[in-house]
Amino acid sequence: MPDTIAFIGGGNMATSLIGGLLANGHPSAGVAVIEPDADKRAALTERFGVRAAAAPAELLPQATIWVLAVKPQIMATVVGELASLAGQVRPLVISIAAGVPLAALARWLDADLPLVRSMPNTPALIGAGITALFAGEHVSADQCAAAETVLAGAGETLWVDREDDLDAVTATSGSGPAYFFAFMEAMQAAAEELGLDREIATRLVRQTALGAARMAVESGDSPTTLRTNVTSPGGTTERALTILDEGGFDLLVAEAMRAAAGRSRELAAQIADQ
Ligand SMILES: NC(=O)C1=CN([C@@H]2O[C@H](COP(=O)(O)OP(=O)(O)OC[C@H]3O[C@@H](n4cnc5c(N)ncnc54)[C@H](OP(=O)(O)O)[C@@H]3O)[C@@H](O)[C@H]2O)C=CC1
Ligand SMILES: O=C(O)[C@@H]1CCC=N1
Repeated sequence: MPDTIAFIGGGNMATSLIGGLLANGHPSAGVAVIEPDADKRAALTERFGVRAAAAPAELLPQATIWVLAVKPQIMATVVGELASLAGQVRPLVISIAAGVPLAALARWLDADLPLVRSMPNTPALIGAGITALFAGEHVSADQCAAAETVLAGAGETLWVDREDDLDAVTATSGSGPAYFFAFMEAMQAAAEELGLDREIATRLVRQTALGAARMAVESGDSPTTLRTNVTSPGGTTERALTILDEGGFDLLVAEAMRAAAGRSRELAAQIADQ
């Protein structure tokens, strides 16, 4: 009998994770969602056939795994309201929230509950995500395996030994898809400016992103080698990369990622006062 997994928060990320879970064979009857928005509940039920309710008491008592998928800023309030139910049910609790430390969850819930902090990303929806996990001290080996199973449908999983690493993970893979999409948006706009039709520009950029990503994953070559292979001496790519270099591309990427990791730490600091 598979675990019943309840998502608290039925937004973008929960939708992606549920999609991955079901695609991996978890039965829809074994997934529940607590979500205040009626339209979102209806959409989740229609799309995935999962049960959804506004009131936690309707679905959480039957769930052995709770996935906390609300915004970090409201986590204290949401979790505080679940504390007494969590004390009775004693689920494995998995948080996917950016910048919410396990110590805060333990304070709001019950210090002895098994708590796992994780950082997935949106490609989870198509099973192409990656999730980093960190286990709190009351998590058994079986519970680690269960947490991994919940997130395995979303793609690859890995464990980090230090909770602090999750700030860097968030800046890398959690937020990372948005960096690639932003690059694609910029390339599409530039291709149109160069005179291409929107449809042609979109197709060229999309397939180029897919092809480059697949080569990076499948060829066994490093991004540096792959980049060098495209760059003929004195050619077009070299001219383009010079512009990126002169514009401080590497420094800008590093600064952006530092800012994301800093925001993750800042959220944790704000939470420390709650
Ligand atoms: N988006 C991403 O790429 C990633 C997000 N995360 C983390 O995932 C978490 C969720 O993010 P995301 O899915 O993007 O955010 P969303 O806003 O899309 O989802 C959060 C959902 O929680 C609902 N909600 C609000 N109050 C409650 C409540 N009391 N009980 C249950 N549900 C409630 C919201 O409803 P309503 O809108 O009606 O308020 C909303 O549907 C965040 O903590 C984020 O840090 C982690 C990795 C990647
Ligand atoms: O932007 C955010 O805060 C969340 C966490 C990682 C991706 N999205």
